[in-house]
Amino acid sequence: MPQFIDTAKIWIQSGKGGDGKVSFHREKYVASGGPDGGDGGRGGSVIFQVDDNLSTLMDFRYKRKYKAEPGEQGGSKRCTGKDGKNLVIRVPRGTILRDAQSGQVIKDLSDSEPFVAAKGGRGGWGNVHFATPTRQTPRFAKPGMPGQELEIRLELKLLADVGLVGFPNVGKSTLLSMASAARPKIANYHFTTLVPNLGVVRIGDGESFVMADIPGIIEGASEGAGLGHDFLRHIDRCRLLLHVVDAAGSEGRDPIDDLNKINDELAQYSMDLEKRPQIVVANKIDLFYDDDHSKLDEIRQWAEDHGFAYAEMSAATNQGVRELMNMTWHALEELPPVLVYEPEFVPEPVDKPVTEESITYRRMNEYYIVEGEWIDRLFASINFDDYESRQYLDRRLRGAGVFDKLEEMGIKDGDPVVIGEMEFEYER
Ligand SMILES: Nc1nc2c(ncn2[C@@H]2O[C@H](COP(=O)(O)OP(=O)(O)OP(=O)(O)O)[C@@H](O)[C@H]2O)c(=O)[nH]1
Ligand SMILES: [Mg+2]
Repeated sequence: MPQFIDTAKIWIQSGKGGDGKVSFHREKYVASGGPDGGDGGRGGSVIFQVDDNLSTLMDFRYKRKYKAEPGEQGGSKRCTGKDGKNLVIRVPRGTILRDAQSGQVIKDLSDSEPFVAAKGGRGGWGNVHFATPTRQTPRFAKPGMPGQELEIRLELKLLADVGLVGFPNVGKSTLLSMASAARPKIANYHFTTLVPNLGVVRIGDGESFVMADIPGIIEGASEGAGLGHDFLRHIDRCRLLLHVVDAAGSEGRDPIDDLNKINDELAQYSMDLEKRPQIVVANKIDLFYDDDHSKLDEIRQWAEDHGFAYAEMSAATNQGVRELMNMTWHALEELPPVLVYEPEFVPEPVDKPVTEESITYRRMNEYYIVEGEWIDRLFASINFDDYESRQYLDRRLRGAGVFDKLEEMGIKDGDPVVIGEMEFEYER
C-alpha cells in the first residue's frame, strides 16, 4: 500500500580532501631547507544513523541538501591539514536508502550501525613526499580527491500510532485533514475512504505522531463485511484508537448503539483490540443547536463505564481538535509500543477482490488442490512462524469460502488437501 510509505529525496555530498602543501623548510643559518609541505586532511563523510526518536521522514521535506566539510589544506613543517567533519544524518529505524537514479537499494537501515553513504575525499600529499635524490626541491603537491555526490531516495514504511475507528460518515477523514497535512477524501456518503490514509500530527516543538484514517467499520466487519478485516488488521498495530461517533446522530443512528457495535466488532476480531486504549470522540457538536446536551452526557458516561477517555469536537469547524490532539499525545506518552510481529506483513491490497478465477479447485487422485493468484498472494503475506499470522490465513481462507467449496466438492475428514504451499489432512 503506497499510502503507507513515506518518501523523501535528498542530495548528499561528502567533503573534498584538502590539497597537499608546497613548502620548504626555513631556518636561520640553513641556506635552503628541503620540502616540508604536509598532506591535506580527509574530507568529511556523509553518514546515516538510526535514531529511535524519529518516526517519519518529514524533516527531509524541508532540507534536501547535505554536505560534509572539506578537509583543510596541508601546512608547512609537515603539518597535516585538519580532517573535514563528518555529517551525520539521523533517520528513523527501518528507513531504506535507494539510489535515486537507478532505484537500487543501497542500504536498509534497520540496525544501529552507522552507515557511510558517501566517503570523504582523501587529502592530497604535500610536497614532502615528492623529494628524491635527484629532485630535492619539488615545487608541486597533490590536490585532494573530490567528494562523492549522490542523490538518494529515502523510504520508510510508516506505522500508525493512532487509528481512527467509527462508522462510515462520522467524520474520521475530516478530523485527519484538520489535524495533519494529509488531504483524505471527504464526502457525505459511506465508505468515502477506501484505503487507509496516514497523516503526521505535529504537536508543539518537533513532537509528532502518526494517525491513520481507516475506512468506516460496520457490523460484521470482523467477518469481512464492508471493507472488512483488512482494516481491522491494520489498526491492530495502533497503540491508541480514537473512536469517533456522530454525536448528533445526524443519520438517524444512535451514538451509543454505534459505540457498542464497533466495540463488538473489535472484540470479535481480537481480544487485544478490544482492550486497546481508546479515546471516545463525540463529533459534530456544532449541530447541537439547543441546550439539550443529554446525548453528550450519555456518550461521556459510556466512555467512563468502559474506562476510556472522552473528548468533544467539531471536526468541521475545528472546535476541540487541537485539544484532542494534545490529549492524544499525552496518552501516547504513557503507552508502550505495540509489538509488531512482522513488519513485512502487509495483507494483499483490497483492490483485487477474490474472483472465481483467482481461486481454482481441482482433484488429483485423492488430493483436493486449491490454487491460484489470490492464494499465492495470500501465502506470500504469511509468516508461518507466527501464530497471529497463521490465524489471519485461516480467517482469510474461511472468509473467501474455501472450506465451504471443498465441502461442496465432497471432502471428508482425513482427506489430504493442498492449499497454496500448505499440505494437511482436512478436519472440519
Ligand atoms: N456538521 C458537521 N459535519 C461534519 C463534521 N465532521 C464531518 N462532517 C461531515 O460528515 C461527512 C462525512 O465526513 P468524513 O470525514 O468523510 O467521514 P468518514 O468518517 O471519514 O467517512 P467514511 O470514510 O465513509 O468512513 C462529510 O460531509 C463531512 O463534511 C462536523 O464536525 N460537523
Ligand atoms: Mg473517511
